[in-house]
Amino acid sequence: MGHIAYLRRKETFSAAHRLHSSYLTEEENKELYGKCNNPNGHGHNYTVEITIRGEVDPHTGMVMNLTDLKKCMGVAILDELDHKNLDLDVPYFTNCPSTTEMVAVFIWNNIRKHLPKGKYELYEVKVHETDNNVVIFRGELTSTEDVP
Ligand SMILES: Nc1nc2c(c(=O)[nH]1)N=C([C@H](O)[C@H](O)COP(=O)(O)OP(=O)(O)OP(=O)(O)O)CN2
Ligand SMILES: [Zn+2]
Repeated sequence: MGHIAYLRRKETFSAAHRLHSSYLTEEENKELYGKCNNPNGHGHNYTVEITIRGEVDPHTGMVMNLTDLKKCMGVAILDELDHKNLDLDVPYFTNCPSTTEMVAVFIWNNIRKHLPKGKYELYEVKVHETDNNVVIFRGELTSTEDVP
């Protein structure tokens, strides 16, 4: 019988952003996002944790080589987001508010593109925007089709 394990790696990155939705008026944006709608933005030191679920290979003793996961997170997360203005430098956020929820979804999609093939899958993306504010995304989708 094989063993299923969860492998997790953490990275940190710094980025600036402004919470603003193009679906709302200026007044609605101010009302909803408050100080986070400040026109000149603000910054966070984000922490992101990636969890991979898979079978422990009986010959190597690994679900996946953490060195490969480190490389993948470098390309899919750090190269894209570290020391960037999320709203201005990352096209994904041009028309999508750069909330922690959407940062987690962006990272999920990008990690999946860069993850080497193996007997494992991306299980969870956890993004800490501050020490207090954390979002978890596990790739779950709703059935509604009216998502902008
Ligand atoms: N659902 C979400 N709500 C909010 C988000 C978000 O990403 N998703 N983001 C923000 C702000 O960008 C920011 O995170 C709030 O910062 P702040 O209030 O400073 O964070 P803390 O709660 O950790 O700070 P305190 O020291 O406790 O005030 C707002 N909402
Ligand atoms: Zn913020």
